[in-house]
Amino acid sequence: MSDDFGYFRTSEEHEMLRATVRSLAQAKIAPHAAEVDERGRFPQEARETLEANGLHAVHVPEAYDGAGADALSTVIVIEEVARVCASSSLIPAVNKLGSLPVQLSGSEELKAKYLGALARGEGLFSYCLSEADAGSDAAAMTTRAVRDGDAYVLNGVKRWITNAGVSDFYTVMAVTDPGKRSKGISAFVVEKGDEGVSFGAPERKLGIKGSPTREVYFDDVRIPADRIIGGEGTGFATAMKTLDHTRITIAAQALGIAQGALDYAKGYVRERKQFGKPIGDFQGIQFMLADMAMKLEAARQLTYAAAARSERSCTGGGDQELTFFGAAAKCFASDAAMEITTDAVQLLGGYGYSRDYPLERMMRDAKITQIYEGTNQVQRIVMARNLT
Ligand SMILES: CC(C)(COP(=O)(O)OP(=O)(O)OC[C@H]1O[C@@H](n2cnc3c(N)ncnc32)[C@H](O)[C@@H]1OP(=O)(O)O)[C@@H](O)C(=O)NCCC(=O)NCCSC(=O)C1=CCCCC1
Repeated sequence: MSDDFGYFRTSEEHEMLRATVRSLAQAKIAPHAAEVDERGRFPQEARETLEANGLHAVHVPEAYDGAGADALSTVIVIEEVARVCASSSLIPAVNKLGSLPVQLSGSEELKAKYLGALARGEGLFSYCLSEADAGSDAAAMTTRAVRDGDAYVLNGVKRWITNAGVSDFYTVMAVTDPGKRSKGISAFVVEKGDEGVSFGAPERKLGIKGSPTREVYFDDVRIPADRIIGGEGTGFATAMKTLDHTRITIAAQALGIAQGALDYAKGYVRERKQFGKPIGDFQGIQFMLADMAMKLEAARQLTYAAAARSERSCTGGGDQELTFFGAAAKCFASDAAMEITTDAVQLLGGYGYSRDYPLERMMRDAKITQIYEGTNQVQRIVMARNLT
């Protein structure tokens, strides 16, 4: 079979992008990862590196000053950043999550203003769906938006908001028509500087400690009516369509974390000697590594296949196949990442458990990928409802 068969592999451009992001991440982001985690501080170096190299929001179309990169490119950027620092990988991931509602359903004016600002590095974007009593049951939200002349007035509290306080722009889902459940929800762009917007204390978390997670408070926040994304009552469908695309970015994050752990463990077992030889010479260790690599590769293939569906669906409208693939990739890759990082800790023994080595951080960071953008139990509901 000729080597230029051409299909079922990533393109040369995608692999060049991977090499570029890998070397930047290794040089500029990796050196800070342990300290970012230890101190629970925002990875400003990562933000600057990504923005300086146009890698913070590659999904934004060229028409709005973006790179216009495809869904697989976004996956590769997130994967390579997560390989060294999961907290930093939330910068490109959440920029896509926060801004995609505008890209999918916003007016031309909203797209020009907010996608342009994001692409030019003028502010990060966050996504405000969850509330204290509306997590898996997202449609149970109570944050209200009331039309008042040429404005909407927002009141309520959003919870678990990634990069809250750091982001300048927030896509906020709120109830415009109570009693209609999902059909009464609308989406809006709110700016950090809008009067009445404030933030709670940072959550104290197991992992992704460099990415602030906070409540966002809306206290009589008055915004121009043209900040609505799409029509009244379309916000929930927009939020779900967005997640179809962005659950793939969480799969990418899981892949990156798992790859970082596998790479580190592979290097370790070659060096670490017990019973007179490197522990990697023992079959018990080799079987573990083989299983880890097999799971990772299966997760990567599913994630890239999902990214291809995301790209096709972006250009041709939503589809049931994308909903299934987005949920499946996120669920499978995050479960794989949890298993792989746990095994990597095991391979390092006591050193795996020590905070002086990176693997316990990777294991802690992997856990959230099974929880956010919908728990893996919710992903199974989504998959079951979208079996074709
Ligand atoms: C799947 C789910 C549990 C479904 O709920 P219900 O049963 O209430 O809703 P149901 O009856 O399925 O539907 C209502 C309408 O909505 C349309 N629609 C649904 N999916 C879609 C879709 N995929 N595309 C288009 N329309 C959709 C549906 O058609 C229906 O309208 P209709 O009545 O038919 O006219 C949903 O609530 C969910 O998913 N939760 C997880 C939230 C969750 O994932 N957060 C994540 C928060 S963000 C986060 O965690 C972060 C992580 C990382 C970084 C930052 C943020």
